[in-house]
Amino acid sequence: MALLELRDLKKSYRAPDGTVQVVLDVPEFTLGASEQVAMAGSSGSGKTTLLNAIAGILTPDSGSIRLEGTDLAQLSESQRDALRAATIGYVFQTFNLLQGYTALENVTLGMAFGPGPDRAFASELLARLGLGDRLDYRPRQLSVGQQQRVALARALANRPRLVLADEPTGNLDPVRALEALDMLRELCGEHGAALLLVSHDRSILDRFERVVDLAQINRAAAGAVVAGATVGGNAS
Ligand SMILES: Nc1ncnc2c1ncn2[C@@H]1O[C@H](COP(=O)(O)OP(=O)(O)OP(=O)(O)O)[C@@H](O)[C@H]1O
Repeated sequence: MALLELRDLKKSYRAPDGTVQVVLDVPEFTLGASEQVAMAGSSGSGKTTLLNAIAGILTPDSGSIRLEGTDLAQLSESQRDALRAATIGYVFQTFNLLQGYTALENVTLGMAFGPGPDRAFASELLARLGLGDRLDYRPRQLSVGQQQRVALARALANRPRLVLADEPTGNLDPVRALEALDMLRELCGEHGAALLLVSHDRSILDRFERVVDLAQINRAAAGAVVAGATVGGNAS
């Protein structure tokens, strides 16, 4: 059984002028346990939309997303939240760190939704990422690269089986970007987590054995606009 299986996944948004833009129309995509895959796609091609749908943050219009065989559509919102906490670590494009909390607290707070706070493991992860002497620093007291590494530690804190990473190195200079990527891949490998990373940066994509071009698996790649059309439920 694949770790992640998408079938006939569709998502549209309603634009401010009322037209409907089909952003995702993905007949099939699968990811195996512990597999590391990069997904390429230009800006606006639907990468974040796809990751948010997989994470259960955004509800697709139709189709199925199976995580370890469980169809997210069959779950209530709270069940989806629980499954996400237990299964997925998410590195957001803009980090989403809590500014009022230290690096260590940013990592342990996320653990509250999983197996419970484990300061020792959180400290160990941060140390592995070169932040052992920055545990008590707040995000504003950290460089952008350090903030990014806190976000990586937070994504790994619950020992997820799937890490989703949205342009995780987009705010770093090329050298730091590759360093952070290598750390993320190494930690995922050690913890047996699969990695689905989206990027439009060729030097990042080239590090992966399997690179999937979103345009190749997405029939909506041309950004089909259905003038005046209405779509059920979730176009927003
Ligand atoms: N809530 C929304 N309402 C309407 N349109 C939206 C909404 N969210 C995203 N879109 C549109 O969907 C398309 C895909 O957006 P998405 O953020 O998934 O792209 P992306 O590939 O992650 O882009 P980037 O690489 O620039 O982050 C864009 O054209 C965007 O304008």
